[in-house]
Amino acid sequence: MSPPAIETNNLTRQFDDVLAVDSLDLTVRSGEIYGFLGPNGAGKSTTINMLLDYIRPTGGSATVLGHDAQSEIKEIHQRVGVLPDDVGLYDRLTARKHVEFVIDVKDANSDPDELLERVGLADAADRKAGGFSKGMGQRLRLAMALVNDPELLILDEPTSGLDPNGARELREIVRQENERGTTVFFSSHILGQVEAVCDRVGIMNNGQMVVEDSIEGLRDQVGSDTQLTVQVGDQPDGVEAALGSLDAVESVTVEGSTIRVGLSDRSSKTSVLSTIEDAGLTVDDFTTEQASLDDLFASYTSSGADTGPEPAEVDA
Ligand SMILES: Nc1ncnc2c1ncn2[C@@H]1O[C@H](COP(=O)(O)OP(=O)(O)OP(=O)(O)O)[C@@H](O)[C@H]1O
Repeated sequence: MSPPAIETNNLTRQFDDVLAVDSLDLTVRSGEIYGFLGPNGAGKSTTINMLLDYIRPTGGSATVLGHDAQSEIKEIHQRVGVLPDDVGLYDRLTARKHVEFVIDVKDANSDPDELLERVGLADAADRKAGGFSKGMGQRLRLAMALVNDPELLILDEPTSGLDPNGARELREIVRQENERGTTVFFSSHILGQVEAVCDRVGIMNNGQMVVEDSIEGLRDQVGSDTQLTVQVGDQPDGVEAALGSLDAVESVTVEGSTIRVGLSDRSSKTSVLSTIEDAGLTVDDFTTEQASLDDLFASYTSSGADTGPEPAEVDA
């Protein structure tokens, strides 16, 4: 069996008084697309930089494709393709020249035209990068990362600044590369950017991994939780007990003439409304909100959050 594509043990980086990466244990399996998520400053780039020996850890260790990230960095650079965050292109060089440059540095025998074809830039091979749109620039960076047919692609915020179409096209190319057998480590600060393409995601906050799961597992965590907010005409005395006895009701709070009900099952909305009416109240208005993956991401990464959401707490 292949070794993990990436494995870190207690990987740590302290910058003066900032603990950028805090005892990180991360395993990326060979063949998967792993979404490395977290808000700005979470420690994603610092982690990536340690995997590539651009900066040294202050503690712990890492291997990439089974090679030690400090002592065997040559092997790693040979077998890994990197699309770095924010690396400039040369305005006056053509797309092909950019790719040829990397082929030369890596001493590879890749065909630049074939790589440009793979990222959809065959027609722009002889155009200068100075005239490229943001999306074309990212495709070109991806073509450069694909030189030497890497076993692992490390993409640091590859969709940043792209419009929704550009981001989708880039994800599509990433998926195709994965189908060719390449493991992909895809960092982003937006869950929606990786949701459609990743097998698993890990969410970082304040240098620590706060949750790691498949997208499906994250969806299960979100569940079908719904919050129903009901405005009633009168003071809703005594309705809490009646609502609390319904199976799907997880929480009830009353504030003035507003009743908020946390539901585990959206379809129980009508029984909540009829219970309120049975208690002699008139329903003036109601709204429902469904929890989304974005809410889950926010709950794990909002300032001060380090343990994720409280289970089944709605507006307590
Ligand atoms: N060279 C450095 N010197 C001092 N502090 C640093 C350095 N590099 C990163 N940091 C700090 O470490 C923390 C993690 O930064 P990092 O760039 O790894 O986060 P990130 O998750 O990649 O964020 P972004 O999405 O903004 O790129 C931040 O608080 C940052 O200010």
